[in-house]
Amino acid sequence: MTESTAHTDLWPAPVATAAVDATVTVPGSKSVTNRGLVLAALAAEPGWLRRPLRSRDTVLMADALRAMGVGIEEGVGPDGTGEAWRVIPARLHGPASVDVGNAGTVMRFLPPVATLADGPVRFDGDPRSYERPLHGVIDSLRALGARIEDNDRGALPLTVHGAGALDGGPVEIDASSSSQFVSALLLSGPRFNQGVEVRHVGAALPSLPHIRMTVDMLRMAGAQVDTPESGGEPDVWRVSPSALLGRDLVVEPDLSNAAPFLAAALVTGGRVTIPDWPEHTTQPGDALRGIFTDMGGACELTDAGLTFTGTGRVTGIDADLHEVGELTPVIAAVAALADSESVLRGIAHLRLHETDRLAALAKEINELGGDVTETEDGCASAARRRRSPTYGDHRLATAAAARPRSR
Ligand SMILES: O=C(O)C1=C[C@@H](OP(=O)(O)O)[C@@H](O)[C@H](O)C1
Ligand SMILES: C=C(OP(=O)(O)O)C(=O)O
Repeated sequence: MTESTAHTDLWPAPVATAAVDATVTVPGSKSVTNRGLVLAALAAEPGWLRRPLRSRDTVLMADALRAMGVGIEEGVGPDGTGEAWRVIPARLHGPASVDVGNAGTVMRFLPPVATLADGPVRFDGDPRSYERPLHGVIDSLRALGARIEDNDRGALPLTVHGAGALDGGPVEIDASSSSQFVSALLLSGPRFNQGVEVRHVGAALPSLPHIRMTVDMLRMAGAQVDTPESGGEPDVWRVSPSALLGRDLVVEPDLSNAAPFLAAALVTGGRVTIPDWPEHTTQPGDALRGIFTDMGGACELTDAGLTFTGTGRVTGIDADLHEVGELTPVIAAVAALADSESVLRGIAHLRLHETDRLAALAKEINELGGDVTETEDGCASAARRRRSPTYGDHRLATAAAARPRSR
């Protein structure tokens, strides 16, 4: 999808006339695919990524790594089943140009990789990418020995003058605006001469499951990582210098992208099964099981996958989504159909995502008849209106009857 079509392509939202009953296979995780690509590109030997997500963000990541010399062949896997990408690491080089689009993972995970290239790597992207925070990555890399030209903006566009290696070592970073600053430094950390020790200083870090995902995937690739959870200091992550293994990685389904299908079961009183739902995962989407159960459904994890059943009655929730912010859009939409009020908290940083997600959700849901108010750190959604807004006036009732269901 190009940036212009992303804003102009309209498609008719499906309408359920009865309770849904479906099995929906969701595509691979974007976060796992893009971490997998980076780790495979930095490995000492070739590797495979099976069932990768093919999306704008992942294609941009693959193209960017190719521009720096990495071989990425798209095809079917070693056993002939399903899509698989072969990643063949190579000595990284500039000059290269990277289009980050509006992908947080590309704009944040790749500048550290570019410090390991021989030569300049220029980063540019969609207009919105210039507004998304990147200072944490730029300042940290400079403190670790990198040369970066950014016209003192602390944002895109920028050029990383790769020197083929980076000293690395300890660095302090305020990652309260995005957990991706921490993930970015950790992912390339094994390839820095002294590894890296990242100390977060500042307000609470969002999206901790995504940092756990980074740590888990680094460990699977053979890196040694010390974390607050493994007995280290709070808010400090340490990666030792080491070679990385080439892995044969099967990408989990994107559980956050299961949200609209689980929501369909919840609001229509139907049933949806998502195959291959992992028993253990670092994906934040796993939290949907608890959140949508609190909102009135029930779920069961079996060999067939996750089966979620709704009753058609939706209960409002008061939830702190700081750790699982990317689930907010669907939860907010479901909350607009609830019998009681909802408050979604801890998600001020969503104003800095692909768009200002809090403003966009309030505007779009309210245009469809909801009652959402932005708060300082999230949004509040009133209970669903039981009747059309007819003001007790029969002529307004005729207007409401003719209103479009959606745009
Ligand atoms: O590292 C990742 O893959 C992500 C981290 C989170 O970013 P923030 O910490 O910026 O919210 C999340 O919201 C985003 O959808 C994906
Ligand atoms: C915020 C997201 O993506 P990113 O920050 O990686 O662009 C997302 O996918 O919800």
